[in-house]
Amino acid sequence: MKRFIIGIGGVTNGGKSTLSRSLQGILPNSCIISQDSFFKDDSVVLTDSRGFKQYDTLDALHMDRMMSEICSWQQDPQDFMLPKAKCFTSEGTKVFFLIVEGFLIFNYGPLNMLFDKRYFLQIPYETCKLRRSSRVYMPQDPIGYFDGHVWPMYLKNRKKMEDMVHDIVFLDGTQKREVLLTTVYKDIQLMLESLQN
Ligand SMILES: Nc1ncnc2c1ncn2[C@@H]1O[C@H](COP(=O)(O)OP(=O)(O)O)[C@@H](O)[C@H]1O
Ligand SMILES: O=C(O)c1ccc[n+]([C@@H]2O[C@H](COP(=O)([O-])O)[C@@H](O)[C@H]2O)c1
Repeated sequence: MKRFIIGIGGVTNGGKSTLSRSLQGILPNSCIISQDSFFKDDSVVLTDSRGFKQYDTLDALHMDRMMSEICSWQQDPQDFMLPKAKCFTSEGTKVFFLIVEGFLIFNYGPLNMLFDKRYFLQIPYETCKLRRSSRVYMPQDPIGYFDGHVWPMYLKNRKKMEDMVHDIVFLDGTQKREVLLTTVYKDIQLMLESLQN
């Protein structure tokens, strides 16, 4: 049995969930774990002096719980996926993929070290602000949140990530969805081929 963990990171609204879902549709024996599912309850997320909840930090996430879920997949990917799911084999070997997607997946060392491939979706400030404005979070973004918290934290977290991690494939999230999917899919195929040689 072979197991691969693919990281789809990137800025908020960069297209991580969209790309991950499409990838899951074409990668055999694959499933997704989303960092968004591990936000702490609003009542325990810190607030700054301007009243902005500090959501865009690792402290706002139950990373321990996320790591446990990834560990369950590592222990038994078939069971994790769907106990009765049909398993595809490649040259007699079962190959399983875990797609981990989220905005801070490469900033958390213990998680970052698990990835076989790392992709990072980036989009310009204006595109990001526009996409974010049509998305509803719980709790909703207060007025000024994007410029006061989200974007400055993105720049800060990205700098830390780039200081720590060097083998990231950066993707232009303004490209068409199909182009992004093909790029990533081909790159994963190349990785698999290089491992066979
Ligand atoms: N390649 C793309 N081009 C244009 N819009 C996109 C693209 N990928 C995603 N979107 C749109 O951008 C928004 C955020 O996408 P989503 O995948 O939820 O981002 P993320 O998971 O990174 O926050 C959604 O409205 C989605 O339909
Ligand atoms: O999902 C939640 O509980 C939640 C609550 C408040 C805010 N968020 C926002 O979720 C963003 C990260 O998710 P995403 O999908 O936009 O990359 C981050 O920018 C947070 O500000 C998310």
